[in-house]
Amino acid sequence: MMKEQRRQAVAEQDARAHIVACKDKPFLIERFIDSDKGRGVFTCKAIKSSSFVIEYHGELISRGRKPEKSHRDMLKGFLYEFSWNGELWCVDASKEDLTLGRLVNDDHISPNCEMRKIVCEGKPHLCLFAVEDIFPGEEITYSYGDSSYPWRSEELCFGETSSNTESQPSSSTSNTESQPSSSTSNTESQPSSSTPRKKKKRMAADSHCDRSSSSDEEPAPIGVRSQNKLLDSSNETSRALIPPLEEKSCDESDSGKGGEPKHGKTSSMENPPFTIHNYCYVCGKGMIKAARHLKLHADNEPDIAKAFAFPAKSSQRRKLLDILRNRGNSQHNQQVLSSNTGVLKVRRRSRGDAADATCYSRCFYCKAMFKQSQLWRHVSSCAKKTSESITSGQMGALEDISPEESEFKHQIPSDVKKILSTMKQDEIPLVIRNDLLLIQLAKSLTRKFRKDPSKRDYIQRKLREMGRFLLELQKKAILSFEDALLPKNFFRVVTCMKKIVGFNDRDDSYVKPALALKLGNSLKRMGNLVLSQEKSSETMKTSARIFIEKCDREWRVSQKDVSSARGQKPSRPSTVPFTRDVQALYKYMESLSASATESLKTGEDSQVFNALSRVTLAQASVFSKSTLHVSEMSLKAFQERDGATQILSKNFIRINILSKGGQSVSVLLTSQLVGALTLLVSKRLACGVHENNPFLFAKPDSSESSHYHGSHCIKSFSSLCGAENPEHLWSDHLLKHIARVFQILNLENDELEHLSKLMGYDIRADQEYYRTPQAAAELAKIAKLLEAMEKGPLGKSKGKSLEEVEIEGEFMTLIGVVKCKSVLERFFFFLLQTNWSQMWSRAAVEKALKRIPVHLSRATTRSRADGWLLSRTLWSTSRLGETNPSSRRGSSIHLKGEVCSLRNPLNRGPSLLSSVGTSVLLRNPPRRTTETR
Ligand SMILES: C[S@@+](CC[C@H](N)C(=O)[O-])C[C@H]1O[C@@H](n2cnc3c(N)ncnc32)[C@H](O)[C@@H]1O
Repeated sequence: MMKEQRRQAVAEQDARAHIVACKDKPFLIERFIDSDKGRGVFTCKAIKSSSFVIEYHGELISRGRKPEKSHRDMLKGFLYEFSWNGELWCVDASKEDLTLGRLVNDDHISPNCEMRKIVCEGKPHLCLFAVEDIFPGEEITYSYGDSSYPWRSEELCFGETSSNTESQPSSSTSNTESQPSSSTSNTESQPSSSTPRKKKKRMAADSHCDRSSSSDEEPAPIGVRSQNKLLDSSNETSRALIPPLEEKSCDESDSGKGGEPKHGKTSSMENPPFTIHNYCYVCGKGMIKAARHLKLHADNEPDIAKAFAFPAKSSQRRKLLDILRNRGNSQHNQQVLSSNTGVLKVRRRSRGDAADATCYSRCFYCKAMFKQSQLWRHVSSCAKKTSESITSGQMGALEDISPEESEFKHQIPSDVKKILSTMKQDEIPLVIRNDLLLIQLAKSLTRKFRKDPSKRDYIQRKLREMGRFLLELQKKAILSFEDALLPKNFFRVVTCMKKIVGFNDRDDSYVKPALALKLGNSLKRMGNLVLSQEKSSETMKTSARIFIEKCDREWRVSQKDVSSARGQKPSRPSTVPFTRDVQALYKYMESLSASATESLKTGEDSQVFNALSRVTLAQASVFSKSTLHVSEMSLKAFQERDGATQILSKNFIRINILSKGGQSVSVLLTSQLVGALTLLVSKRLACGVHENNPFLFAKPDSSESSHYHGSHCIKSFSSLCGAENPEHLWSDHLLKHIARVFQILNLENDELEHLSKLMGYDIRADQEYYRTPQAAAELAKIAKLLEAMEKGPLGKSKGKSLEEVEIEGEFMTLIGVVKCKSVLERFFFFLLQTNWSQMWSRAAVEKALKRIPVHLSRATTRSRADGWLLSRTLWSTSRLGETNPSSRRGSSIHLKGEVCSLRNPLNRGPSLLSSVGTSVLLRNPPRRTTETR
């Protein structure tokens, strides 16, 4: 009971955090389902029962005491009416505001969420909370209420005509749920007990696939080779079905043949006939009306009974029956393939399609046969694919696929399985484990790095890269890497590679040049694997040989491009975050940490453990030189910290850890972080962390080598905290920001030294970087001057000294060309002296220096690039301390506050050192003086 209340409190806290941030959870996605239902919201991650899921965000309208239209009218227009404080209110979500809550669809039979009202900052907000565990891939749904919405009685039948004999749905669906308005008003913070909950597996975006099977399809069995059989070169039967390499392409055969085939069975694989039969997986019979036939087996077959337990014509029944029908057809097709007689059942046959078996392949998810040119479209939205990703959940898809559905299951060695199961469970691991060559590549990599467990990440990355590549290839009807090695496919493979690496035909440039090389190398490696295996067929070996030669000849051209593209790759602009964004992140993490700590103290819950572990890691990472080192910090290093720790101030503790390269790396922790970590350590086993896991930030319910990554945690909290530019809060940007804050602090020599010790940096080498307020102030002025030169009159301030220049106003005043020249000189000199120059090439700065004697205006107009660099630097500088985002919209440089904050840095107390730390830096932005307002 207590536990449930705590869960609810955490969920409500989570809801409030999201309401304030006005952000949806990053793992929720919008997906088009079909033309009836439109879009829906799906989750890519598991959601625990009673967790906050999403806000139904929109405009809050008070209706006073006057009831409005019927609910039906209300919801049609995205309006949700509810009562609060004795008055009627309405959330109008009709405006497309890019939030997802407004797209959640109705499910009155077994919704996985319910709507509750959360009061935040004195206003009611409508939030959906999970009423059951929701699995990755499931659609988020809730019941819209009792009205008889048209879609609830809509006739949706599974591959059947309207004359089928299934029982009709009663028009008055027995719905025990309360109306949204009453449910929200009555059940504030209480899950509705009246919600009927049936445990079921829903399939993401599946109706697209279902519909296709009942409408566009003209079902027909046809002699065809199986995609997966094609991959299994050791299978003699299937090899007999593989067309030779020189065989005509699908398109050619399409145009060559096209007559209407006959019904019936054939022993020939050529020119097979059509049929409209589906096959029963229980008795193997072919029949026209699958549902009617399957019902005969309902008493003995639990799966069929389960399907018929849903109301007639409901989408749930339709989906389950479709899966069962596919099961029968797939069984039938396997028989045809192994006996080399009979006809295969294919889907999506349209009139005029050629009856050439070689043009059909099998979807490795649902096993239905499709014309190759249409298969990729089907694969991208296959219901079975998404349901498999759903069922895969935490344990990995492999565990959930029945042996007959994963043809290569028996061939996947345990170490590869382990790697696949700890991978992010999206469609990529599924694609990998269904590709023979990719599994062989995984095998060879795991064998190669058997003795080095640290290479696991590398292997996972490599496999994901190739999995993603395969998904792209499948869109071009290349369904496996064995297909990719066929010489006739080389051009298409290169086209897909170019797409993935962002190749630009116009200037032959790559966005990801290194990836192009890696993909080419992995493909060659696969080719070599085919060559080295005795069981590979001669045809395959020939293909692999030709492919490797082609790769050496033609991928090398790409390699040349890659090398030249490397030099051209534009350097990423350096942008520091707004102080208020940093504050938002800090505050968000602080409040999350406090509530998670409270919850974890009173119980053991892996979800709460997960939250506290991630937030603690993110907090420790933001102030550390290397997030990677913090992420990989060992439990031992933390537990034995007393020996290696120096309490440098009453607030901070430094732990020295050894990096992989053997260097000593410092991790700075506040006492609050140490408290959170001590709690995490005491609860780790109870919350499901593997007992042999050596990492301090270990993941619960995962393998012994898993741990969280600081940079990922920072990224995710940045997007949740409501920051205006979350991407600027990612760790590398944050480090730059901290460096600039030190710059503002204008540290003295001994302070710098202390700081350097504290953080493990060698600050002496970069003193200027940490202590250049004066120079930065001059930079700011110069930028304004340059802007004034480009945009407006400079004459106003002629004769004034640099000190007299006012930085406020439309344009800056000028101090005279001669003076300005010397200032510019100093500026460029400064660039060369300090780390600022690292943002640009030294050559560019030297080139600019040479131009100084030239008249200033000429200098800027002649060198646009240098002018750009200049303003970029100053733009970065000037953003520091800025609290009003609107002020930067009009101009590229916001100067006044900046310069003033540089001139009047933080009030430095007697003990600067104790105030140098995350809390001070992030909580207190540089204070504005009256001068700046
Ligand atoms: C709040 S919107 C939900 C988002 C909507 N699907 C879209 O694409 O914009 C409500 C509308 O979605 C559709 N809808 C919601 N649930 C549905 C369901 N179970 N079946 C069919 N359509 C549904 C109805 O058209 C309804 O008017």
